Amino acid sequence: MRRKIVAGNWKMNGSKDLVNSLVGQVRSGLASLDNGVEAVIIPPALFVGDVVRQAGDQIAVGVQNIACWDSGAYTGEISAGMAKDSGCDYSLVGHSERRQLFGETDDEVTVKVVKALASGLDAIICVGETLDQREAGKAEDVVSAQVRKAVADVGGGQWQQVVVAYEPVWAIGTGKTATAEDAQAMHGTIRGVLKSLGAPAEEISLLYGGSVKPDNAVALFAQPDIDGGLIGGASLSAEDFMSICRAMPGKS
Ligand SMILES: O=C[C@H](O)COP(=O)(O)O
Repeated sequence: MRRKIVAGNWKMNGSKDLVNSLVGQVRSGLASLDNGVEAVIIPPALFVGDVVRQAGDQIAVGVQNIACWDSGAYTGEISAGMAKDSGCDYSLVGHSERRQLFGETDDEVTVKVVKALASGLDAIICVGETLDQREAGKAEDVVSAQVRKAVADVGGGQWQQVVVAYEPVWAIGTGKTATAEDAQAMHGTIRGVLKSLGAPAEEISLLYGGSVKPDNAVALFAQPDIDGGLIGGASLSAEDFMSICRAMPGKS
């Protein structure tokens, strides 16, 4: 059975005050929710320890990025092992902001996926096309290639640690969302790619990201191949984040 996940990526936002107010509210909200959703909070790395201490068993915690290396003279970097050691369950890998603003390459994404899985983290692998690529009719090819490359070195027993998040770049932080139908179509394509690679595709959770809000989450999560969301801006409000968690139907 694939997991239903709502993951909040705080990006470079938040503070200790936000941790102190939001985590408890999310915990209480989850306690009265029985739709089986797994909530993940992905704060800036400096706040991981604070979130872990307050999250209890109900909330999983992630990091936004990991290094390509295990340890060494890489000033400013954080390894997957360190994230795991600090209580993280997940790492984002290949977020479009990492790819576009920091020049993260497909090769680095492949390595980071390997590092995450080997350290016992689940990898939320982010893929998505730009507006130019979509308008040129290349969205499916671009996203399929990103998926193939990202999971190129995933071993047979590791697929259960893989989650894929489809985030059209043009929908991130813009207020524009893919229609539920377009998002479903791309999720179907991604599942097909995973299947063609011999992965247990029906067991792998696929998340949609890009301006997910309480008012569009219901339609998105009702799609058969959308198993949850990767939420940016709306994850900074406990109320909005919980509304999105509540939008998940109790499907298996
Ligand atoms: O990681 C989250 C995504 O980039 C979506 O961000 P957004 O919900 O602010 O559009």
